[in-house]
Amino acid sequence: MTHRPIILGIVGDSAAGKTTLTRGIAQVLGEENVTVICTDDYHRYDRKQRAEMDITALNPDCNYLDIMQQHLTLLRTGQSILKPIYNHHDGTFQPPEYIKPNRFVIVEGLLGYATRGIRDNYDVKVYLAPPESLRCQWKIKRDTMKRGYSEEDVILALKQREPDSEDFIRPQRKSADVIVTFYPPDDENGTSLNVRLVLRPTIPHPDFSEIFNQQSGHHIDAVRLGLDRDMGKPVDVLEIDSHATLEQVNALEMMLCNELPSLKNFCSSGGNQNLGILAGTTGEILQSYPLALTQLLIAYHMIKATKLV
Ligand SMILES: Nc1ncnc2c1ncn2[C@@H]1O[C@H](COP(=O)(O)OP(=O)(O)O)[C@@H](O)[C@H]1O
Ligand SMILES: O=C(COP(=O)(O)O)[C@H](O)[C@H](O)COP(=O)(O)O
Repeated sequence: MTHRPIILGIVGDSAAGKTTLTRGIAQVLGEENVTVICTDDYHRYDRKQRAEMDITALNPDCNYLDIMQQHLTLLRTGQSILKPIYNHHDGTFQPPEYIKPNRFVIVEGLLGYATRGIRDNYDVKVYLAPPESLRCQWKIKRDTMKRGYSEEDVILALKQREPDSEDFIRPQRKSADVIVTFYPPDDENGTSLNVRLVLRPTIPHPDFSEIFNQQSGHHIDAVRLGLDRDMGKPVDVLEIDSHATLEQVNALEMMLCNELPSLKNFCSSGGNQNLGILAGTTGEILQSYPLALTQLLIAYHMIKATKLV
């Protein structure tokens, strides 16, 4: 029996960490089972036209959201699309490519939750919300190293885009099932980041209640589960600090893997070497447990969704 593809949305502002997060999730699900779509390909104008028109890529009017919606609906029903391609190196469009969806489709980009018609296509919706100061650092580093911009260009672009970030990007947070915030610890100068995961009751999350039982009552626990409100609505919040021990990480992994045995390969300490991978400042490879666990949790939701269709 064939099943329709499972669709994951990963939305966030430019350089919020969408590609980094996607990479590990695809590893868990198996690269050969995953189709990744970047919605930047649906920009309506190329870089030169946008500059002439004084419009940013973050503005819905600057994107073919109607075609994006049509394509997601086709992919969700297992049908192929002819997808445009936007080239980030020179800001132009290339000939379209034929895409046949695999078992899992990850749709990452700026405006993935902009309309109801687009939102209705996802099984799992993630929003990335790093502190703005961290995102700006990430964007400067990435765009100067990989996209050929000068630091001044990126700082100016960030300033020009801010009104559209506020009007069009950040409001999409309210549509997500999981909101992911990597943030620097207060007490360290190190580069490793903690993660705060807001878990909305819009999808059934794994049972983390054991964490409550293990909590010592001190706020310094490296893994914390609590209740909060996000945009006025009650949510669970799972926080994982960068200094969580391997033992704590394994215990969390087991809570996911006990429910979904197909994740087991990634839950042994030897199995998750590819998760949480980041390039350090000098290009060295680093592993972040908070990132690895975030990737595993999202993969958990994707596999769980296969059981519902
Ligand atoms: N979880 C993370 N921890 C540390 N650095 C990160 C993390 N996520 C992203 N980055 C940094 O930010 C840069 C931009 O991330 P990227 O995934 O390319 O963003 P996006 O796809 O949203 O534009 C990366 O090159 C990396 O240096
Ligand atoms: O904001 C983004 C999205 O990419 P990402 O989310 O990967 O940062 C890009 O800057 C625009 O797609 C095009 O702009 P440019 O003119 O810079 O190509």
